[in-house]
Amino acid sequence: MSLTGKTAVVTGAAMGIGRAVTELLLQHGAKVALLDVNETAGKSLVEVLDKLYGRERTLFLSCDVESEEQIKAAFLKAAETFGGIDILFNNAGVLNEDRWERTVSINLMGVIRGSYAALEHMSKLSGGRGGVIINTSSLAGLGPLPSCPVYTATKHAVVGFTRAMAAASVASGYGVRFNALCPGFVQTDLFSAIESNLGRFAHLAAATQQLAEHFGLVGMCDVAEAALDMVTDETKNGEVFLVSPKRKEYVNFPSFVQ
Ligand SMILES: NC(=O)C1=CN([C@@H]2O[C@H](COP(=O)(O)OP(=O)(O)OC[C@H]3O[C@@H](n4cnc5c(N)ncnc54)[C@H](O)[C@@H]3O)[C@@H](O)[C@H]2O)C=CC1
Ligand SMILES: CCCCCC(=O)/C=C/C=C\C/C=C\C/C=C\CCCC(=O)O
Repeated sequence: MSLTGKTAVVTGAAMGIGRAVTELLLQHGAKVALLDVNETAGKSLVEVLDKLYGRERTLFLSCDVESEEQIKAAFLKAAETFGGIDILFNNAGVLNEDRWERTVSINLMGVIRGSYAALEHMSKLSGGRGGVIINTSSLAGLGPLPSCPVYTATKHAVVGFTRAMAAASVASGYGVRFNALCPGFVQTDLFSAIESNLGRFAHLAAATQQLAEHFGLVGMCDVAEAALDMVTDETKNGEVFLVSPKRKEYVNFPSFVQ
């Protein structure tokens, strides 16, 4: 699928992985609505991107994915400004084992809120053109990260939600593909702040650093390229892309159907 003229919405776009994917989508010709709760970072990023890609191709919208109202308003504004929505990157996420209910609300419920709100604009059943939704999970969505049980649970849930929505979309005729991105450790603010966010598991901080050293850090470009592959390859639906320093591959899940 060519991205020229396509419209994308990216949550958590102001920094880290969201920012990298936003820039790659722009480089490939898409228009991007950048949604983030951090207005200062979002607005200053858009100033930079405007100079590189043109003002008509970017839009910053202040949006907290914990709020269904803010998500709906931001998606409506994005659709009105750019003429529909073709791509959603549900990426906003936090790691905070102390404020674990907020972690569930952002990492899992934010993905659900975003997906349902996007379907109003994207589903062929509600007058949309179809398209693709990519949800950011993690390597911790495929295996346990002992210092972060709640974070691990949200990321496993994102994988399950994505795969079930992909099947639901086919069975219902939404015309929308759903795929999940599972990166290993990436050098971002979320990763740098591990030690202060482990709550009752703070004593496992050193073990987590050792695990990160064992796995190594994934390059931001590799993560963004994996997201782009799931956007542009129209055969990908219900797929999960694992991106670690040693492995860049779609995950094979066991089948329990005889
Ligand atoms: N950094 C890493 O090692 C990995 C990160 N991930 C996931 O990637 C995603 C992005 O994380 P990073 O780029 O590392 O983090 P980051 O901290 O660099 O960026 C996260 C962005 O999300 C925004 N955000 C946070 N809460 C929000 C909310 N309630 N509403 C809207 N925006 C919000 C932040 O303002 C920030 O711009 C997350 O879902 C994270 O779980 C997955 C695997 C590895
Ligand atoms: C504590 C920092 C968290 C940083 C954000 C993040 O999501 C990074 C996760 C990286 C790794 C997860 C660690 C362990 C997962 C365990 C096993 C996965 C096995 C997958 C496989 O090879 O089959």
